[in-house]
Amino acid sequence: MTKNDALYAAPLQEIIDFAFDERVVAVFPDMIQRSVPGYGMIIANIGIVAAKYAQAGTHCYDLGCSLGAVTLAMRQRITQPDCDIIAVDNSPAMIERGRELLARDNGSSVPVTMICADLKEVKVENASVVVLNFTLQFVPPAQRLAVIRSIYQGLRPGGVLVLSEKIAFADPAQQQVLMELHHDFKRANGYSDLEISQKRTALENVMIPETLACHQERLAAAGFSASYLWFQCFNFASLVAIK
Ligand SMILES: C[S@@+](CC[C@H](N)C(=O)[O-])C[C@H]1O[C@@H](n2cnc3c(N)ncnc32)[C@H](O)[C@@H]1O
Ligand SMILES: O=C(O)C(=O)C[C@]1(C(=O)O)C=C[C@@H](O)C=C1
Repeated sequence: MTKNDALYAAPLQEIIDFAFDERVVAVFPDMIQRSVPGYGMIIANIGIVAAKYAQAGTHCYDLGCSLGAVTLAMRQRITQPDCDIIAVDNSPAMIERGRELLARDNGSSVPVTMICADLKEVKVENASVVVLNFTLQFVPPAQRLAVIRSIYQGLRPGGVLVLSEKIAFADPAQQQVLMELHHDFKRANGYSDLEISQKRTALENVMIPETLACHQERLAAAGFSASYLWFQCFNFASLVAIK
């Protein structure tokens, strides 16, 4: 039922801000795979991280879960008793489709609750694993510290936050090279220059990348004693921050 992404293939009169609506949901697995270098590897390895850090009798959170790819990877790997997964997204279309996909996943007994809500309204509590996989970049920058703080407060000692983001670089030359390589990656995956540029415009006001240093300083300010880069390809990166 999933279609190939051609949302930006034809010239658009007016490019409206990117939204995770029904049209995006219909092509999302194809879109994200062809847009985020290492997406499949990141998902699989979040399962590995969850297996290591999940603690018995705690909640694991997938914040900005989209169709639940992270949830399904964690569910497959977690072996600790009495864990459950709380998956949150504020797009009704994502949650509706995510629930259908979850209903077909029968390889694990780890319970999952999928909630349609703004992640800022969800209280993280008794958590051992929290994942923000390409979600924080859509939260307005002024609200990001409060989000990370409330995650820190809801984590148990020894718990982990996985934070994956498209990143920016302070050095303009580095920014240029890694952005061009990302565009080359998209071209190699069949996107045209028009698709790349129209999508870029659509994302401009809604997805705001920050530098790795900015993310790591915020994690430290929220209380995380350590954060480590475990993945980077071009301008896409993922950190683990441990409480
Ligand atoms: C790039 S997608 C995340 C991909 C997903 N985590 C995965 O690994 O497949 C970003 C998601 O975050 C959701 N989102 C953005 N802002 C949100 C918010 N404030 N609360 C909840 N979900 C949000 C969007 O609806 C979208 O589904
Ligand atoms: O930077 C881009 O061009 C992207 O398409 C990135 C990105 C993301 O990182 O979330 C943006 C929106 C889509 O959900 C898929 C990928």
